[in-house]
Amino acid sequence: MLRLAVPNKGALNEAAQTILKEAGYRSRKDSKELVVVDPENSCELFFLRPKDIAVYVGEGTLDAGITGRDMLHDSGAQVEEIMPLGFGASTFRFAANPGAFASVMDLKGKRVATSYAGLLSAYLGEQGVDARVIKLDGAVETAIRLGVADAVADVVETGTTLRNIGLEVFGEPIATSEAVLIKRTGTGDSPRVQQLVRRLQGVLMARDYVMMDYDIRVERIEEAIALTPGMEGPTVSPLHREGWVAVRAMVPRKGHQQVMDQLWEIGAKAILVTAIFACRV
Ligand SMILES: Nc1ncnc2c1ncn2[C@@H]1O[C@H](COP(=O)(O)OP(=O)(O)OP(=O)(O)O)[C@@H](O)[C@H]1O
Ligand SMILES: O=P(O)(O)OC[C@H]1O[C@H](OP(=O)(O)OP(=O)(O)O)[C@H](O)[C@@H]1O
Ligand SMILES: [Mg+2]
Repeated sequence: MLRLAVPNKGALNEAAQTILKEAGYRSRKDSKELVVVDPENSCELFFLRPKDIAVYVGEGTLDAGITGRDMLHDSGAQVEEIMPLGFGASTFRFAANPGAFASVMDLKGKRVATSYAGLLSAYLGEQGVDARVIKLDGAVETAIRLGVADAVADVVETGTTLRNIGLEVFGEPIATSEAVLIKRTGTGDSPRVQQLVRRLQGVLMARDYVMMDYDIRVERIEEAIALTPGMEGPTVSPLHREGWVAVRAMVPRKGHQQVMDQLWEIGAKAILVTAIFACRV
């Protein structure tokens, strides 16, 4: 049985549920469902608070979990990353009133509010900056206006929250994050975890690639293959029309229109692009 932790709400919840659904796992019927049993996949999905997921996985209670890389580092739990999942990107940054500070070094002796005390303390320690960390649960940006902190360290995605309250980022980003699949440090992957990883890799691949089919004259085949090398090499099949072959290859979704232009220029015809629904690589 695979026991997997999934964020029950917040920024990672929806995308985590979508990727698992595309990987063939059962979805929950409503947001109040805390545990979903999925007998077809010998799996139990536990919907937990995003910040608690690393703790559960680190204790060995659950085999794997989806959380943010920043949360993994903040938790201090005995967990490691299995693979990035390509969503939930953010940076973790300092912010304060415009012009108040220029770099982390200016924070010596100051109060910094955050809901990621572990991550912040570790960074301040690395930088040799002795500042007071004020641990809050959320909406930390308001702490400056309310006089509880001189600066904040928080997740920034679009920057809208900071702009709305009149704060500006300063200094280097403390960390960059995205959603990741995690497991307890040092544990081998069980067959069920390996299967989950293969399925998730397949979903990411299906999102990133398209299938391209086209016909080309035999004498241009090497040029065509250079443009569409595929995974292990493209499939090349004979066409009924003499001197022509059909080619089929996976091509990165990004830039596929440029590849079509280049194929057209070397005489390819009937260039078709189709989405990949699922794949195993
Ligand atoms: N716009 C965003 N706002 C907040 N977190 C984001 C955003 N984009 C990505 N993330 C990532 O999502 C995770 C935070 O999720 P979430 O906000 O649900 O957690 P939380 O703040 O601890 O929970 P809650 O807000 O319910 O207390 C982090 O890994 C963070 O990097
Ligand atoms: O740069 P932005 O796109 O504005 O996103 C970043 C904001 O979103 C998060 O808050 P969240 O909604 O999780 O609320 P919280 O502070 O209560 O956790 C984060 O803590 C920032 O406040
Ligand atoms: Mg939050």
